[in-house]
Amino acid sequence: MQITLQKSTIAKQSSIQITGSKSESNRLLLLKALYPKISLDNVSNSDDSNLMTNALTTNSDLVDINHAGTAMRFLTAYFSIQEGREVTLTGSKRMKERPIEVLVEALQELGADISYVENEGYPPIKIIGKKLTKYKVSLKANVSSQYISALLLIASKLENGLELTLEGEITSVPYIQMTLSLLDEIGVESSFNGNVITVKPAANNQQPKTLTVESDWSSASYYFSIVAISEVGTGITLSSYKENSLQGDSVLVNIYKHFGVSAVFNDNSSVILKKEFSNLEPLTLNLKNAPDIAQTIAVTCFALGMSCDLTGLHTLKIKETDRLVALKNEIEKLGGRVEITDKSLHLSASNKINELVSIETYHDHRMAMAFAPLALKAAIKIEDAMVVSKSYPAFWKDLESIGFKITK
Ligand SMILES: O=C(O)C1=C[C@@H](OP(=O)(O)O)[C@@H](O)[C@H](O)C1
Ligand SMILES: C=C(OP(=O)(O)O)C(=O)O
Repeated sequence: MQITLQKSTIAKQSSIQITGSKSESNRLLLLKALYPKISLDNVSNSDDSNLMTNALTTNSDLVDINHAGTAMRFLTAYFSIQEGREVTLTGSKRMKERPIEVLVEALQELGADISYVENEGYPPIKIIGKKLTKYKVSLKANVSSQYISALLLIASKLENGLELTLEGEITSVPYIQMTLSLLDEIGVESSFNGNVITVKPAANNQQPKTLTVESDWSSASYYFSIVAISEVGTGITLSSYKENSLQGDSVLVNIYKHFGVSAVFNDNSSVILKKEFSNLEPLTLNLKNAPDIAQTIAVTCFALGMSCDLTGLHTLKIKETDRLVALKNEIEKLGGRVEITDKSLHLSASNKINELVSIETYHDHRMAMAFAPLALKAAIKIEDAMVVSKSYPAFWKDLESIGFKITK
């Protein structure tokens, strides 16, 4: 479905409640399946988390996780240790192009029985669950941190725990730290020294525990962008967020200072964003620790007519779409100039935004959500708008609630 966002002005003050982080939820859902005494609050209502829940509760031997990268990677590890269970794990056309070899090889090295159903190195895969007896493995750490998190999530259920050696530059490190912190919250011990991570086997006396998932910081990024593009004085309150987040994308608080946006935490339950001043100085950033906010930031800069240099983007090519190419295509349709390499993006300063351009979203929720704030500057159309449900099903309803004018 294509929607049109009329040129909009938002309320001076508004508030939004976003549901739990999809990354934290998908980790905790898996941990809950391994440790049934855990209960969860504020779980993400995203498609990716619903798919994860269904995959963990079905008895079917065919599990389809559609576009959900974390579900694909985390469940590969999970089903590898479900002794006696045989599962084919598949996904969308794009999922079949997202590599999984690094994880499959590491699991095979530990003793797992996994084979490729179509193309070597890519989903779908067939997994026959087994007891894994080895405990040491090395893997490449610069392709996706999700492979590492997947192994860490099952590690405490292996007989002797796990010792992982990470080879090469480690990408998306905060997501690995998030995994280790969540393990710590349920009483699983681990250490991360240099390039070696160790996880101890689980103690037998796991206690009942309720964990509350913090709301999703990647989803919050679109409101940082909206406030940055709005007039000085505009404020949006977002809940439920805390100052010491497990989510690396909370670095938004520092990044958006550049755009004159302040973020003040209130009782560790909400954060108030406010546009304090305008600043159009060029922005230079390395986003290797926060790849999911690259699109948001590029579009904020384009909306404000600023130039930016974003680096550390090597993982963007294997996400829901090749996000570097998608950003270049769509910003250029709007009248901007973008140069990309395999790992960086340069946006030139510009002062014109073409009206009523139809933004293609390439089955990527973040393309739809990152471009939406542009409606504060010019009317814009978004193709396949329901793609947002991958991470944030209420996105369009929430935008309407703060004053965006959306027609079908
Ligand atoms: O572990 C996670 O929850 C995620 C890790 C990141 O992936 P990469 O490590 O592949 O960059 C991120 O882009 C993704 O949206 C979620
Ligand atoms: C890359 C993303 O998700 P995944 O890799 O889990 O599909 C994302 O949500 O931006």
